[in-house]
Amino acid sequence: MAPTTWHPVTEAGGEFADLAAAEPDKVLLALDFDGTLAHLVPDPEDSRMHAGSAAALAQLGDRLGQVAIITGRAVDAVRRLGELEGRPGLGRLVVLGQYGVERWDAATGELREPEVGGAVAAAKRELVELLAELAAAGHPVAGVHLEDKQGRAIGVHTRRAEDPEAALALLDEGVRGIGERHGLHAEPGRLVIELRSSTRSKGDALADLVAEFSPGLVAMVGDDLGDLPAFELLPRLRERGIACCAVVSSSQEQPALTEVADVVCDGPDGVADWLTELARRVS
Ligand SMILES: O=P(O)(O)OC[C@H]1O[C@H](O[C@H]2O[C@H](CO)[C@@H](O)[C@H](O)[C@H]2O)[C@H](O)[C@@H](O)[C@@H]1O
Repeated sequence: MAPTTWHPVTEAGGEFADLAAAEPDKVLLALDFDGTLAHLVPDPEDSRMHAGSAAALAQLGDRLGQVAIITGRAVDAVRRLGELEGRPGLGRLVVLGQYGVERWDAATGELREPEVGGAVAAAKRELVELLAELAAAGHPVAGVHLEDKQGRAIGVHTRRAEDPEAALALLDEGVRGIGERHGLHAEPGRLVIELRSSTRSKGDALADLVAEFSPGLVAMVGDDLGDLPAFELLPRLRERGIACCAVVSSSQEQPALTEVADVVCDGPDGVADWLTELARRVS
């Protein structure tokens, strides 16, 4: 049956499942959460893992060498929203949160959460003032909300504003200025700009996993600008003889991301179908 919700666009994308089926224990499967394993929703607290992806991961988790969720979210948020506690097939899952600053190993329960500094809390106070000033001046920032990510980062979300794109454009300069004053890194995403206390990227996180697990095959699945550094690592891994596959969860919000794809999926539904097919092939 021809796939309808995902399609390979390169040779690497077409052959990945065959290669994975031949040597499943050599596969490192790395996945983003929001927009990839979960549909985007107006309130980040309402995110849930796609049922199809959850079912596929339950199968893949026992077959593949290593599964990782590399996310901009805090580890705690993904454990809770992904309902990871007690899910089957998580023996080889690690969650790298806040772009790899935090780490949780599902098999051992080991949690790494480095110390939190004060810069994000100080920036948060200025962001609250900025939003109040803009609102008082009649700018359309109603619905813009802040997501405090355990003091390590803060997201300025505009999805719930009347005109989300316009609100994001209006806020961009001011938010970046606050970030610069407090030594924070600005991370743009889908209708969000985050200020982060770390410059660690998903590329750094994926490189660490490759060094740790020495996979022969790597698939990275993502949908947003924050996933680009991980996608951009793949050509360098190929030079080292590692078979790689960039799987993009496509969207109207980040259409250019498909340029790096080996497989293009129709959003989280397509990702769920691709994972289901991968699970079928490796089982
Ligand atoms: O790396 P990810 O797992 O993709 O996380 C990136 C950010 O995702 C979340 O924001 C996005 O999803 C929200 C819920 O669907 C949506 O409302 C928002 O517009 C998106 O940008 C999350 O809230 C952030 O903390 C993550 O960094």
